[in-house]
Amino acid sequence: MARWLKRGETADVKAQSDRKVRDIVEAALLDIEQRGDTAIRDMSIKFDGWDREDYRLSQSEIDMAVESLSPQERKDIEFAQTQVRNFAQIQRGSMLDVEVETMPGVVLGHRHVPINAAGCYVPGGKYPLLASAHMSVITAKVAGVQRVVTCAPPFQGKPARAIVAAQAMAGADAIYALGGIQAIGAMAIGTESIDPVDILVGPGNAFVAEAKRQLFGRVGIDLFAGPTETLIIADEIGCDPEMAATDILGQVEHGPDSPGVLLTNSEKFALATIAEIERLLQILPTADYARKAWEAFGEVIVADDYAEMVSIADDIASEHVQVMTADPDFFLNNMTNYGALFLGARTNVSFGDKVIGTNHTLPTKKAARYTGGLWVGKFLKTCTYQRVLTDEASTLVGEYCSRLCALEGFAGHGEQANIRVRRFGGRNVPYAGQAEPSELTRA
Ligand SMILES: NC(=O)c1ccc[n+]([C@@H]2O[C@H](COP(=O)([O-])OP(=O)(O)OC[C@H]3O[C@@H](n4cnc5c(N)ncnc54)[C@H](O)[C@@H]3O)[C@@H](O)[C@H]2O)c1
Ligand SMILES: [Zn+2]
Repeated sequence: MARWLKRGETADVKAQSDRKVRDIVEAALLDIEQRGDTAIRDMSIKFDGWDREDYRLSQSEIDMAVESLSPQERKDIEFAQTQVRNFAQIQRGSMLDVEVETMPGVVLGHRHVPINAAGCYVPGGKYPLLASAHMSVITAKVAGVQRVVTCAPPFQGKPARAIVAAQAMAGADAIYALGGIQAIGAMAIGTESIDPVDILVGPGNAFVAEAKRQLFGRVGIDLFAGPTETLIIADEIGCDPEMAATDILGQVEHGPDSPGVLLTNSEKFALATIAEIERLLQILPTADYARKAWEAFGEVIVADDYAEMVSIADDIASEHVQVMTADPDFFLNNMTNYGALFLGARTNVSFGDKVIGTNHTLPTKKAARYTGGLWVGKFLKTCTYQRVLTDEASTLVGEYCSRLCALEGFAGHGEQANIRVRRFGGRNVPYAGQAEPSELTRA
C-alpha cells in the first residue's frame, strides 16, 4: 500500500478558490458583453495597470520587437519554432481524409476542415512565456487557420518584446497586448475593435483557464490548460534525488498554485529528494513561487511497485509526467491518463516547454482523463459527407430508413426516405405511414 510522506492542500480548499475565480470571471465576461472595449480597457487598467487607446500593436511596434532580438535570440526562437512546426506538420500528415464505398453505391467520407479564426492566448503575467506563441500560433497556421489573433499581457508595464517577436515570427495576423479575462473575453465575444474568433486556445493562469471554460459553447476551446502540474515518477536506477528535485522545482516555479509530485518505490529516494528540494530552494532565484507551490501542493508518495505507481499516476492524471525509472516503457505502455510523457532522464519537461517540438499546452486539473494536449488536430473539424451513387443503393437504404423512422414515430423523416424509394426504386410506397398509397405520393 502506498504511503504519502507529504500531502498537498485538500479538495475543500481547492474548491473554495475555484469558486472565487469562477465568480470573478463570470462578472467580468458579463461586463465585456455589455460594455465592449470600455470594459476591456477598465479591466486592463485594473488588473494590469495597462492603459492604451488601442490594444492592437501597430506594425512598427511589432517590427521593433523583432529587430530588438540579438542574432542569438533570433536563432534560438527560430530553432524552437522550426521544431514545433516540423512536428505539427508530421502530425497533420498523419490525419488522412477518407472516402470509401461502404456498400455498393454508398460513398462516405470525411475531411479535416480548418477552423476559420483562432484566438491564441500567450501567458505573460509572471514570466513572458514566449514559447506559448510557437505552440498556439504555429500549430494553428499548420492546420490552415486563416485568421490567427493573439493576445499576451503586458510584462513589467509594456508588451514583452520576446513574446511579440515570437508571435510575429510564428505568423500571427493580429497581435494585441491584452492579458487575462479581458483578452479571452475580447477574442471570444468580440468588441468594437476585435472581431470574434471561433476557437480559443493556449494556456494561462486560473482566470484564463476559467474564462475559456465559461466561454466554451459560444466558441470552441482547445482544452482546460490551467496552472502547470508536474509528476515525477522515479526510482533509484532511473535517476538521482538531485535530478528529481530539480525537475520538481523546475515546474513549481510557474506559480504558487502549481503542484509538483514525486512518486517513487523507494522511501530512501523520497527522503533524499525532499532534502534536495529544501537545499535547492535556498539557491533557486524563483524560489518565491516555487516554495509556496511546494509547501501548499507538493506531494511525495512511496508506492510498492510499478503497477501501483501506474494506478496512482493515472488517478492523479497530471499534465506533465516525467518517468525516470529503470523501465520507462512500462509506464508508456500502461499509463492512460497524462498530458504528456517525458521518458528517461535525458529529457525533461523544460525541453517540451521550450524547444523540443511537442506542444506544451496540456490538460490540467485531471482533464488528461479525456483529452491530450493542444495539437494541429484541435484546429481541424473532422466533417463527414456522403453520396449515394445508384438507384439500387438509394432504394435499399431508403427502405431500412423508412422502417427505422416508423419505429421512432418520425413521419417527416420517414417520408424523406419514402420519396426516394418511390423515385429511384419505382415502388408504390404509401405516404408517411398511411395504409394505402395515396394520390399525394405521385409514385
Ligand atoms: N497547462 C499548460 O499547458 C500551461 C503551459 C504553460 C503555462 N501554464 C500556466 O500559465 C500560467 C501563466 O500565469 P500568469 O499569471 O503568469 O500569466 P497569465 O497571462 O495567464 O495571466 C495574467 C493575467 O491574469 C490576470 N489576473 C491576475 N490576477 C487577477 C485577478 N485577481 N483577477 C482577475 N484577473 C487577474 C491579469 O489580467 C493578467 O493579465 C501559469 O499558471 C502556468 O503554470 C500552463
Ligand atoms: Zn513549465
